[in-house]
Amino acid sequence: MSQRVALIVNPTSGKGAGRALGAQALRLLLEAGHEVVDVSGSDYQQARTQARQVVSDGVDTVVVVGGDGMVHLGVNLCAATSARLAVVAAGTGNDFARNLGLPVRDVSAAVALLTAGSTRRIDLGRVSDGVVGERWFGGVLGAGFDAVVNARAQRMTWPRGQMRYNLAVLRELPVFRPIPYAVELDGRRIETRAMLVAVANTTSFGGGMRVCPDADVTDGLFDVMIVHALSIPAFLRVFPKVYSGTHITHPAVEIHRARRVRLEASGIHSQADGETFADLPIDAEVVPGALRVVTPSEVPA
Ligand SMILES: Nc1ncnc2c1ncn2[C@@H]1O[C@H](COP(=O)(O)OP(=O)(O)OP(=O)(O)O)[C@@H](O)[C@H]1O
Repeated sequence: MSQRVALIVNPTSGKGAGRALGAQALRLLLEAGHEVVDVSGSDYQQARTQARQVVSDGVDTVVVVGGDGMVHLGVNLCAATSARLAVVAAGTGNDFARNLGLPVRDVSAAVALLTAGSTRRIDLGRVSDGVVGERWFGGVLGAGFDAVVNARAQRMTWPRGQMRYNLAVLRELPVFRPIPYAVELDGRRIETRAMLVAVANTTSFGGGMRVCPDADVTDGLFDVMIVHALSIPAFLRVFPKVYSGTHITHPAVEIHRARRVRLEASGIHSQADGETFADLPIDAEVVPGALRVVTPSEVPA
């Protein structure tokens, strides 16, 4: 069935692969008979402004072509509306798409799902403050070493892709000191010095770092990982284990479940879905079933 679609392409995603994949998505959407409004912009802000207008006028589906940053944009456009989010994963990490069993770098499979796939409701994280209002995230919010690295990587213009993050880690690690946090989990307060705190709706970020390997997007709960203070050599030893999710047995790593999380730390910013997000303190809550996502009919386990 033909749908009214808002298309947002990030041509810079996936080290520039997004441009060609976006052109292919547009062609396939038109060939499938959908009414497409292309709201891609020359930058993120322009795309967001154009997309907001079109979504508020009414669309069936928002299709984003890019990485987790574009998923973040789509999540914020579709959260708590009737619009569905469809992801053409064209990024370097594509954590959200992998977590949900969506096609990765396969435009025709992703576009075909608009008609042949299913719609699944998943939870989202919502952060509200009096200044910018409501903001949402679909994957993982991190406030600590990950956000410092993310901010450094976003300031760098070279190299592109994963290597930029690896270099940012090398630059930040020698000067990083554990951060004094207060973490409130459904009202229970923990005060600790930690390397990072991650509030997870999905399991992974940063291109397969499975910070909370048991996170479930439909359980109405965040998985919250705290990596307590570690020496740099000890942190370097446990760090590679995050790719298999086996870091969770390390004595310095704790995982909790909660509906509401408050994070406090002085002068610390957060990242969410790989995008620079809000300054701490942050109050985040899970909103069950807040997003409708286009998925394969049978999502691989
Ligand atoms: N024209 C544009 N439209 C949208 N975003 C853009 C654009 N140009 C640059 N960007 C930047 O791209 C970033 C998002 O990149 P995205 O996540 O889509 O791809 P990626 O970084 O290759 O993938 P991943 O996040 O999965 O590693 C945003 O921070 C945004 O500022």
